[in-house]
Amino acid sequence: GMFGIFGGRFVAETLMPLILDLERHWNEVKNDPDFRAELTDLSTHYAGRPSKLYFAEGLTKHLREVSSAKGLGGGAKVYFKREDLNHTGSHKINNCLGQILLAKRMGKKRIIAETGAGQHGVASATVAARFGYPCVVYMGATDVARQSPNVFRMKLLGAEVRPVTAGHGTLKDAMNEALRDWVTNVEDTYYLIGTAAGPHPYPELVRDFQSVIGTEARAQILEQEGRLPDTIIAAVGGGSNAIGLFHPFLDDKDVRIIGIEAGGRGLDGIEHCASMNAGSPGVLHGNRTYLLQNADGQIMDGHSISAGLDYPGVGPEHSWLRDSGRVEYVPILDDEALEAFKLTTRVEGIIPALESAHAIAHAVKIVPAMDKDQIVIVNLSGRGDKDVHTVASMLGMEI
Ligand SMILES: Cc1ncc(COP(=O)(O)O)c(/C=N/[C@@H](Cc2c[nH]c3ccccc23)C(=O)O)c1O
Repeated sequence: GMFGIFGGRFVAETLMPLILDLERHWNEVKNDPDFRAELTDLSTHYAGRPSKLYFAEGLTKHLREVSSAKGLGGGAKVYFKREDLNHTGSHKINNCLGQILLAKRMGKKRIIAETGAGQHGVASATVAARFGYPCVVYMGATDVARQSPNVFRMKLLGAEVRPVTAGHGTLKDAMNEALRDWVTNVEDTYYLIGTAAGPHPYPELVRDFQSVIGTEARAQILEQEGRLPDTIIAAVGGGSNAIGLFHPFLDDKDVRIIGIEAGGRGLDGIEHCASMNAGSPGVLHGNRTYLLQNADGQIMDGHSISAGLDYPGVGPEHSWLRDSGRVEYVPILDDEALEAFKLTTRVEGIIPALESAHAIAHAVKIVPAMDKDQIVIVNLSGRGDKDVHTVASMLGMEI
């Protein structure tokens, strides 16, 4: 499974039989009508699909005012793809439903996962509860502190949350621990990876499960506007919500596709997670991809205000799309995301996840210079309930 020079399967020998077993089952199910029917049924009646394509009238009006204030007289129509309204509050459920059915088919007895924002952890704990599996979620200690509402949800759902204190205590460290657990429990354990990264076939199967986002959005915009969007935008942590929205549009050459990286406190320092803007190709977590490494090849910790983007790597398909030029990847700073978080809450009555706020922040930047009849779709990948404490303390608000 290669995406140009990216992707592949760089794993310890002990993991190979497991990965090959996963690949065999994945190749079986991906064209199995019964598997697809069961997944579609759960996506519909359990996760609540299709998610709405909502015309963000408040934000559109606001950006038109900004545009006229600049004497531009423009401002495109902004649509939100409402993955925040899925069961558990983000796009993560799409991937978890697909993978739990795979785990069941493989006869596994135990689920493990990694998480940073806690959204994938909650979605994993949710499908584990629904299908009766014990579930262990590895979560960096830093993220346990900043996404506490999700930690409670995971525990309520019956999952064991294992704080990871190694390194920076964020996603990279959590993923390292999950992989270690997997290697020591090869027989009974299914590793439910949370993004479109990792050794082949994970990037492909996660992209497959998430591409329902773009497939729906493409049909919905044609139905609601009678034509394709001019631009589609999504935040990129490991890259699953973004590749899910982008993949069905890749052959629509007139659709501009923009992935947003965590610019953190700026790319001139090391406090960011802009792997494709400021990184270089290397191997991490079983795949070759763009990542942040120092001169000695040590993987950097990185930084982002949002736990779900706080990862110094990226899924290999995005690395390939970057180098092919089909997708533009631009950084958005912590502060820009925070402003978009506040603006969206105020003008739309929607509290977005800080990760999603990065994508909205880029729309805020480019929409005023666009024409009124142009169309932009932003992936609202998740809701911001998990972030309210963090944002409140940053804004000096009393709870
Ligand atoms: C609401 C929301 N939007 C966007 C993202 C960005 O992730 P992606 O680019 O895959 O769409 C996340 C990440 N949430 C996961 C992120 C994650 C899980 N495992 C990972 C491995 C590597 C990188 C990121 C993750 C979490 O639970 O922390 C999220 O919770």
